[in-house]
Amino acid sequence: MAFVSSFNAYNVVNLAKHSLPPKRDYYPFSIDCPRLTRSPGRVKNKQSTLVRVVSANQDIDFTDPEWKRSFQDDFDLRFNLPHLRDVFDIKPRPTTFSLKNRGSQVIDNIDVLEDRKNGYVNEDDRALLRVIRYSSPTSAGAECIDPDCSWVEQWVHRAGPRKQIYFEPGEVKAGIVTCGGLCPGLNDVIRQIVFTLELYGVKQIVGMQYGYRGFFDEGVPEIALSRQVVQNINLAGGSLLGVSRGGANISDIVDSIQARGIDMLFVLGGNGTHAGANEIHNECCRRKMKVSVVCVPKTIDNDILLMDKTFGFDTAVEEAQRAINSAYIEAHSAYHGIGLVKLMGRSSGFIAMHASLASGQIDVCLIPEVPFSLDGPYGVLRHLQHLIQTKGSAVICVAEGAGQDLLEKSNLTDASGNVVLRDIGVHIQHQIKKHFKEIGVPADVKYIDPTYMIRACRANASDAILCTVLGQNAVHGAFAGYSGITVGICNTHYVYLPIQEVISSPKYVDPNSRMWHRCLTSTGQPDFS
Ligand SMILES: Nc1ncnc2c1ncn2[C@@H]1O[C@H](COP(=O)(O)OP(=O)(O)OP(=O)(O)O)[C@@H](O)[C@H]1O
Ligand SMILES: O=P(O)(O)OC[C@H]1O[C@](O)(CO)[C@@H](O)[C@@H]1O
Ligand SMILES: [Mg+2]
Repeated sequence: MAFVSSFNAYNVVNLAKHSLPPKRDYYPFSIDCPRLTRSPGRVKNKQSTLVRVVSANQDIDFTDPEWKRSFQDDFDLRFNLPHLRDVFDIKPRPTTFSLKNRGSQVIDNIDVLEDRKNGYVNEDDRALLRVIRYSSPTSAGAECIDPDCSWVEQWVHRAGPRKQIYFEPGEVKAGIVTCGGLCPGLNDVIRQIVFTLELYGVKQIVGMQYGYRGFFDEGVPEIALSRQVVQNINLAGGSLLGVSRGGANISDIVDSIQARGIDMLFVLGGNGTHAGANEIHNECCRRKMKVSVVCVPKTIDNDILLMDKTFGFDTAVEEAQRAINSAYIEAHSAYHGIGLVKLMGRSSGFIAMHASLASGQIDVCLIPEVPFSLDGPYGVLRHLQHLIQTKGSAVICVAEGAGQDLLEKSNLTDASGNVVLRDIGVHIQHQIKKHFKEIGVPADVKYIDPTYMIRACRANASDAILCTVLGQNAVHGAFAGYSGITVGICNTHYVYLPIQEVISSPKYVDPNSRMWHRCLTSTGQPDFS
C-alpha cells in the first residue's frame, strides 16, 4: 500500500516499558514539536495607548505601510494547524471515507469517485473569522487592531473530510473521553464520533470513563464502543462515559495512551479539558508518539474563545426558560412578588443574558462582566423598589459568577483548581428581603436555583445538529493528520482551530456588544454601577 513510509520504526524504550507489541506509530527521530507558543495579547498603537485587539502580542508599528501584511502573516502562523507531518516523515493515503462507502467496503481507487459528491474539503480552504467591517473603534462591539479600526482579513481552516488521510483505519485504535461538568449533547457527540470512525473503517473504538480519571484509575476500565452500543445514547442526557474534574497528571495519561495503543484521542470538554488535551498533544509530540488529539468544545457556559457557540448552550438557555417562567408566574401572582433565578456561568454571563433575552420576562439581568451595586440610589435594590411601586412585581436573573466582589472572597477550589464561588443568588435573596423589611414595604421573594436542571438534560434540536457536525468533523480532523486542534463553528462555518488559540482566557460577554445592549433594551434596567 502506498502509505506512510516511516511508520515502521518504533520507540523501543517506551514500548518495552509497557510490554506492548511493537506498533508502527512511535518514531525514534529527535524532532521537536514545531508549534508556535504565542498567545493572543494586546498590541500597542503608535500613540502608545492600548487598543483592544483580536490577536497578536508583538508591538506593531502602524506607521509601517506593511503592518497589515505582517499582522496577517503572524495570524496565519498562529492559526496554522499542528499536523503529524510536522513531526513525522509520513505520507498520506487516499481516504476511505466516501459518502458512497458504508463502512465495510474498501475503496481501492478514489479517483473513480466524483469528489464533489463525496464532499471533500481542500486543505487550503479557509473561513473568515471576523465578518464585520467597523468604521470606527466607537462602533458597538468593535474589535480593532489599529487605531483606525481598519479591515484586516483573518482566515481560519475549514473543517471537513480530506481526500487524503494519515492513518490506516483498520489499524487505528480510537479513544473518546468526556471531562469537566455535564453538558447536553455529550452523548450526541460520542455517537457521531463512533459512527464516523466506523465509516472510515475503524474497528477499535474505546471510551475512557469518568474523564481523565479513566486513564489512570485501574478501577474504571475502558469500554468498547460501536454503532450498536451508542445507537440510542442521544435519547438521554448526561454522558455514557461519565465525567469528572481534577486529577489530570499529563505524564500518567500519556503513559496510559501509549500502553493502550491509542492512535486517536477525542476529548470533549471545556477550557480546562482543552488545556489538558493540549498538554497531552505536546507530550505525545515530545515522546514521538503518532497520536492525533482532537477536542470538541463542551460547555453550557459558551465561554470558549472565537466560536459562535458551544454545544449544550442552546439547550441550557431553553431549559432556563422554564425556571424564569416559573419565577415570573410566582412573582406576577403574588402581592409585591419578586422572582429571582440564578443560572450557571462561572466567568461569563452568556446563559443569563440569552435566557433573559429569550424569556422577555426579566427586569434585571446581572452578569459577571458588568459590576453592580445592590445598595445606594443607583443600586439594584432601589430599582426593585421602583419596579414594585410601578409594576407590582419584578423578576431578576443572576449568573453565578456575578457580583462576587460583594461577597467574602472564596479561597476554596474544586478538584480542577476552579474557584468555588460564593452563592450570589442566596445573598441577593437575603438582601432583597432585608431591604424591603427595612423600608416597611411587603415583598414576597421567590428564589429558584435550577443549576443542574439546565445541563442534565437531552440536547435540543439545534444542539443535536451542532453535536452531529462537530463529532463528524472531529474524526475528519484526526484522519487528516491534525493534532492539538479543536473544532468549532465560526460565523456559521465549521472550522479547525489550534487548541492553544482558544484557551488563553474564557470568552466573556462584551459590555459594549450589541447583544448586551439588546439585553438592556429588553429588560429596561438602568446602570447599577
Ligand atoms: N491547565 C490545565 N492543564 C491540564 N489539565 C487541566 C487544566 N485545567 C484543567 N485540567 C483538567 O481538565 C479536566 C477538566 O477541567 P475542568 O474541571 O476545569 O472542566 P472544563 O473542561 O473547564 O469544563 P467545564 O466547562 O465544565 O468547567 C480536569 O480533569 C482537570 O484536571
Ligand atoms: O458543580 P460542578 O459540576 O462543578 O459544575 C458547576 C460549573 O459548571 C459550569 O457550568 C461549567 O460547566 C460552571 O458555570 C459551573 O460553575
Ligand atoms: Mg472550566
